[in-house]
Amino acid sequence: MNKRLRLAFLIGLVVLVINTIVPFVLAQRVVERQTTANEIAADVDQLNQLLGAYKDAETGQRGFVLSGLREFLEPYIAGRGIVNLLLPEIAQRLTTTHNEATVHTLWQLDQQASTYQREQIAMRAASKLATDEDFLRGKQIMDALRTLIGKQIDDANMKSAAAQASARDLERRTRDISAIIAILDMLLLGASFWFAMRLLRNEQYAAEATEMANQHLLTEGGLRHAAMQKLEIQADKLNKIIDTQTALAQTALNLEGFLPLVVERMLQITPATGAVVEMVEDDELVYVAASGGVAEYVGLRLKRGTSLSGLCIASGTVTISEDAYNDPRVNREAARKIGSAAMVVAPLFRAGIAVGVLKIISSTAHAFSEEDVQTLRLVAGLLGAALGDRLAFETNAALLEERSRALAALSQQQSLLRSITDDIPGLVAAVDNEERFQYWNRHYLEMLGREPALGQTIHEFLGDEHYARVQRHIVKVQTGQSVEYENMLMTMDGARHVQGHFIPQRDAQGTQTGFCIIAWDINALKEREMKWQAKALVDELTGACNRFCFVEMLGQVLQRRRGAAPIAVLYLDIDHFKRINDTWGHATGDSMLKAFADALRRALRASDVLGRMGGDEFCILLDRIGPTENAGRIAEKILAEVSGIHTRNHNLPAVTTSIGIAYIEGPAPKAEDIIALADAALYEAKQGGRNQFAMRRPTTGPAATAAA
Ligand SMILES: Nc1nc2c(ncn2[C@@H]2O[C@H](COP(=O)(O)OP(=O)(O)OP(=O)(O)O)[C@@H](O)[C@H]2O)c(=O)[nH]1
Repeated sequence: MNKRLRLAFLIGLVVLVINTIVPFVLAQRVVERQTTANEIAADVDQLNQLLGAYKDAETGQRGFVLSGLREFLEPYIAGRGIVNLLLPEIAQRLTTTHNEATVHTLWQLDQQASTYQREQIAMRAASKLATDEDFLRGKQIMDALRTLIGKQIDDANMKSAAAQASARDLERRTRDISAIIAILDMLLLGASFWFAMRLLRNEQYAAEATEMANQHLLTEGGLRHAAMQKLEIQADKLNKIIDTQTALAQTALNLEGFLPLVVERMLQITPATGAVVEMVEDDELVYVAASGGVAEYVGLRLKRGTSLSGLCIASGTVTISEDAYNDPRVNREAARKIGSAAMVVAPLFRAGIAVGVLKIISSTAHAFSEEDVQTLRLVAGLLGAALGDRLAFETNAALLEERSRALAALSQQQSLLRSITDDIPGLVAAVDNEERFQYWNRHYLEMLGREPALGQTIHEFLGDEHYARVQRHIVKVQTGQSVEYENMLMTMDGARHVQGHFIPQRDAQGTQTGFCIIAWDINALKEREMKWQAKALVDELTGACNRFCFVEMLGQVLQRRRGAAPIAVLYLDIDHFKRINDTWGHATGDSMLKAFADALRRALRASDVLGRMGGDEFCILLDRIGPTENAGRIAEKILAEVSGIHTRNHNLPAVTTSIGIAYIEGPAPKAEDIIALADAALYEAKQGGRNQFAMRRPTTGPAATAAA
């Protein structure tokens, strides 16, 4: 069964149940309450009758009335325990009579009695009262009973009235509920009816929709079949286009090869009777490839402005002329000449510029469909892409050639650089900003017996000790400054002097990319220089300082001299040296000069400076000499040593010397003036007879002369 119908049935069933059972139950309850009220009213009536009878009865008849009263009261006594109420009242009344013993007995019994016994006692008391001739007492008791029972009656009456009111209320509510149920009934029935109608209508709609769907499916089926056929045709066309693309690829971008191929293929995939590729040349369009009815016109030139093709190029969109003979945009004369009654022209783009057109023509007007236009557009796109590829190919080829040239040039430059740097008799290397070797020449291997690895750092290559010696130069070059330095380098031939240059390297934008290292061996140069330096300062014959050196050293001593520390400069000359030369020969003269210098050295401290001023003249600088006596003592020592030359070397004649002393204490004159002062003192010593010394002070003139 339909789900909705089942629901409607269920709702109806619920309505029926409510409609039947609820009023029934309510009516039952109304009847029950009315019955209870009627019963209570009947009881009350009977009691009233009994009480009235008792009141009106003769003494002899009262027992009969009370017995009826007892019967009436029994269900109340049993059910509601009225004896419990009556008994104390009855006992109270009885105490006023003379039958006290009976009352006492009754009272005691009452204390211990069960409910049943109390009933019995009450009955007996009532019977006794009934036989009592004292009407007044009986009347009093009956009044009391009436009061008590009347209260019960009042309660019963109230309850009866309440029950009746409740019954009426219930009756009214039942009516109300019935009315509501009836309304609900109607509503539900209406809803069920509406629902059922709705269901029916929906089913009708469903049937109609099914019918329509079926109809639609039938139509669609037909359409789909037609569409499939159309798709098959399009697929066939696309296959041919793909074939064309493949063929284009196979022509290896040969323009002369693929343009004829395209125009031929257009005849197969469209109803065209001719196809042509026209390319722009200045203000003309040239037929570069043609097929079908226009095949013979290859090479034809037409003015761009007067043709549909020109319009197509200008607009950059596919342009269609369905009836070319009557189309004002078309060069009608030319159209008639080539038999083109309808034509579609698509632009050919190369690098975004329309450079030509692909055109299909037909000898009949309105020959081309929208699909044909689409096909033309596709092939034109293909052709444009091929033209672009051709362009890209040509560009790539040019770039490749350029790159090859650049690479060749680079390679040439590199070999040139290699040959140049390898020929340089020194170390040449390039490092990046992280001090990693990028390039080095073969002299690393030749000179050091090892070479860096690509990417190895200078630190790694040189080791800690050597790196520490060049680190400050590296720091400097990394700030962009060229650095020149001299250093000792451990080579295959031992430690050698090298002169190094660090030169910053920059890229085209001027950013530093690292630095270049050039270092060459200057060991020989250095040694020569040292030799020259030595020669320049030292007298070769005697090993003493030359004059220049002595003056320099005297100048330095004067410069660093503090306070008035005395110094002395001694000027010495071998006495009659000329005679030695003349007598013993020049060689002996030289030997004498050497022996003389040695004798002087023996008389001096290591810190004293000995200089040969020229010929047989020598100077001695005594720094921190102390008092003048010290200078005199040294002079005497010298005189003694010189006189011992012959004793030491018998090949040399005995000689003496004269000594001039310049003693400086306090402010000192210039070096040359001090020497002149000493020379002046020497003159004095010579004048004094030789083999002695004379001393002078700057300010005092001749200070002292002493003979040996
Ligand atoms: N053998 C030798 N003789 C030299 C050299 N240089 C200078 N002489 C000579 O030393 C001599 C110096 O003589 P003087 O100092 O002028 O005179 P002297 O003979 O020493 O006499 P006095 O100085 O007055 O005692 C000259 O004959 C120079 O030719 C040298 O390097 N070797």
